[in-house]
Amino acid sequence: MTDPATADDVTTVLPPLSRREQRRIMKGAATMPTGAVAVVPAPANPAPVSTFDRAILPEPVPAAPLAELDARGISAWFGDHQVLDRVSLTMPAGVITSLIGPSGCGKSTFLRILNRMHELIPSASLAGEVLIDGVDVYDPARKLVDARKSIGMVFQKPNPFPAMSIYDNVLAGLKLTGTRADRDRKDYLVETCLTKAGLWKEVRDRLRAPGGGLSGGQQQRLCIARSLAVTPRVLLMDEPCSALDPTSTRVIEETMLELVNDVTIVIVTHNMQQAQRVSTQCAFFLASQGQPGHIVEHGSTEAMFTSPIDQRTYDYVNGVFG
Ligand SMILES: Nc1ncnc2c1ncn2[C@@H]1O[C@H](COP(=O)(O)OP(=O)(O)OP(=O)(O)O)[C@@H](O)[C@H]1O
Repeated sequence: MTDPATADDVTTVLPPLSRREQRRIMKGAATMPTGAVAVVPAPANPAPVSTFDRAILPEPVPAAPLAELDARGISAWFGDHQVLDRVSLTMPAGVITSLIGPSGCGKSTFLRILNRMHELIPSASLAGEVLIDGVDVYDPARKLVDARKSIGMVFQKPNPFPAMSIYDNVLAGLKLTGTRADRDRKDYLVETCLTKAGLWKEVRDRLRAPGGGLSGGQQQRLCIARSLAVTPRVLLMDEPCSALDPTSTRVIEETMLELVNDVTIVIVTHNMQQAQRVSTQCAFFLASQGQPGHIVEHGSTEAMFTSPIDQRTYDYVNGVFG
């Protein structure tokens, strides 16, 4: 599942931007720094024109409050093979946290534990706690579907339902979570979620076309829209751009930087430039010599890339090993 950045990846020529710079550029209030490839559109965003014929707009769905995710002492096993050892990490509300580290150190396993997908694997077990705003995600009294609803996930390979329409793909999560909505509400959700995922303008005239007919990058944004339809408080993204070209990657990154105002994001990435561009905080995972994975170091992305405390972090972020 590795996806190292390549020399011809246009994104590699971009210098890291501070979050304030990123936001200002996204809003068109600043320009890209010298030497950067300006791919962020600057014009003001006009309100999307709806293709739906409706006289009365439904009340906007209130955004779920931003949530902090807190993993405490997470250990994980597949059978008797331990793959994580007492990993603790706080993922603050409203920021993007990147999980970085070499292949096989347990990043994806950690991510799947955060929204209870690990337990779907028959041989899998775990120890520790995951709290969303202090509430235990693994509380036996809590329904599994509630955990998945509040902590959504986007996978490495875009996985829309290929024969299902774009419209129905966005709403697929509603059925799974037993959420009811009338026609106006559905229309509104489809438009809002596709807009947030940066896809509305490209698909608004073909909402009844199958999701499988979109490009890879569009499919990934459709999957993001599908995740957003159930108003998650946290969005987990497991190498969401590794199957995409640089342009689509950039669009997804822009989407993430917009979304983080509404939802806490945790991303697994092998692309160090991507981690620098999008995340505020980074955690470096490592599994040395057959040992289970653990966090060597975590902190602000800037500090992790410019002045890491641990030599292994320095070596990894500088490409000395991977
Ligand atoms: N379904 C599974 N059954 C058994 N072992 C598994 C399973 N999934 C992962 N593992 C093992 O768990 C360890 C951690 O894998 P994981 O995919 O979490 O690492 P990763 O850091 O995300 O790797 P990559 O960056 O390559 O995706 C590896 O040794 C892997 O072989």
